[in-house]
Amino acid sequence: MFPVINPTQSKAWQDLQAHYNEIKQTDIKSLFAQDADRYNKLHVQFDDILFDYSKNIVSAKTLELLQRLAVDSKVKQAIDAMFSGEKINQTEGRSVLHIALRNFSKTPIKVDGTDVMPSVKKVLRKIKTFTDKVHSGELRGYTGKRIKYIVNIGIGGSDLGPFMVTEALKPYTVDGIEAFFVSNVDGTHIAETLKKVKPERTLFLIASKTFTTQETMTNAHTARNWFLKKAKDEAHIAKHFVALSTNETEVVKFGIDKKNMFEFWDWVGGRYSLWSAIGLSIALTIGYKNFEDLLKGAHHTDKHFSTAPAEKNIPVLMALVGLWYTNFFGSQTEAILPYDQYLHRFAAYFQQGNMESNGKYVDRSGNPVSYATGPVIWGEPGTNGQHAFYQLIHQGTVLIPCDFIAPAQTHNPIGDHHDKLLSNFFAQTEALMNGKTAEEVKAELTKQGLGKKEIEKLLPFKVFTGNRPTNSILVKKITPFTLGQLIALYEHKIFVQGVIWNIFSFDQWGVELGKQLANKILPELADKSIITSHDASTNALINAYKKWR
Ligand SMILES: O=P(O)(O)OC[C@H]1O[C@@](O)(CO)[C@@H](O)[C@@H]1O
Repeated sequence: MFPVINPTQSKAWQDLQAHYNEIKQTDIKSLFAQDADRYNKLHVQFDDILFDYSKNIVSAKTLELLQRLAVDSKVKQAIDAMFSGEKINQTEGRSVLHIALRNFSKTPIKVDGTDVMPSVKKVLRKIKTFTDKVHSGELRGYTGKRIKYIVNIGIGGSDLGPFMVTEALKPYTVDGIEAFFVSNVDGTHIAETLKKVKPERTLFLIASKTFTTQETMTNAHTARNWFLKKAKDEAHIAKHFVALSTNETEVVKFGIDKKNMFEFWDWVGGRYSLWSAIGLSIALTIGYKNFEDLLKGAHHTDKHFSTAPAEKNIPVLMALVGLWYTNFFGSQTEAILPYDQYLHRFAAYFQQGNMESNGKYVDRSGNPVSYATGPVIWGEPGTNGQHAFYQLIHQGTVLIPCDFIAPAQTHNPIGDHHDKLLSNFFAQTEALMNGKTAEEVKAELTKQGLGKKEIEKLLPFKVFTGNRPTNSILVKKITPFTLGQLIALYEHKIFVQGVIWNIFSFDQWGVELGKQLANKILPELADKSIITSHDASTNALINAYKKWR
């Protein structure tokens, strides 16, 4: 049974509060000085992924108390509940089974007594067959030309995952295939995309779990009209539009034949759906075998997560260390900093994954929480971030725990680029930990020949406090398999934090109000009338828009 426990009532939480007062001024570098074996104790090697959490403000006692919090919060029981298909998404009455989408074990996974694996495998076979036929040229456009352009039309979980993955695995793109992702209802997005593709060679994937999302359906109809303007005959739609959805009724209503629908199920959360039919754009872009390797990597992490002992369980450690800063140091954001240009959408993906899961202020009993929950997730690839926001990370007044991620091997070995990239990757976490003392600054400025007065003036601005915590994740190479592993590590970190925060991580009621109000305002924009139905600001803004447009 999924536990319902207020974390602040656990003794571990109270002990952590006391421990925080002891350790909050401790220097990470002093922890290294006290224990030559610190790194060895505080890293986990997970095949080709090295997770180093030693540059954190944690002692052995901290970790013992955090692990005790996980036990008090019955994290293990919660993991078992999710994996067994229990309906842990209680406000929507659904199981949470993205792990079933990548379940390569022989273990059945049941929802309402029915093993879902035969249906999952049937859709995977359909994805493989379809993908292979598009790539072989067996499936062609209405003029007989091969499909070259894949346009995924979706938003949120129906966009961010496939886009992030196809960018991250760009080196694996199949010859002759170009993928595009349209998500925003801003006409610019689809207009700029349609300039780059030819109707007779384009396959549109209408990706929407509900098949009712305003942005996606608007873009889908625009794409359909654009296509028919050239193709004329509606019969050609069947060769150029497929649907990825749980909602067959709405798919058929749109005019896509249900044989061109790749289904998934309500126990797949949108932000956890890239492993499902939503991943068709991934398979079409990098090939089915690579898509399957992505799934296998995630499955490998699922096994690690459900079997590794807590002190060697990476998602549990990521979750506990993150929670330590959120709930005891008061940090409010977390930065994900991939030193890999192909991973440029990785942080954006987990903005939805993390913030839509744990951005909750009500606990599982329906009461407002008395503690912090989900952090703001942000980040950009290194080294670009160093020239944008690292000033604040190094010398700002807010604590920002950072995850630094880098591949040891690049897909583009040019000159000394990769060594330079990685030297920055290593240097930044070292600098954030060690900082630079006044004595070191003085020595440096003296060596540069500055006089005593000048040094005194500059000194305060050039000191780095250091002691700014980071995790380092070094991946041997970003491949479909290791990317699958990495994504799943973060998914399960989010799950563990939601369990301990005693919140429901798999619904997203917070996205509804804005949509409801937008649907009320939309008809008010249809004519030239002056609007007075809102507050003065909203009325004024709407009326200014109507005057200017
Ligand atoms: O896949 P769909 O049903 O079109 O939903 C798209 C996105 O919209 C949401 O904001 C829910 O409304 C995200 O949770 C979801 O991923």
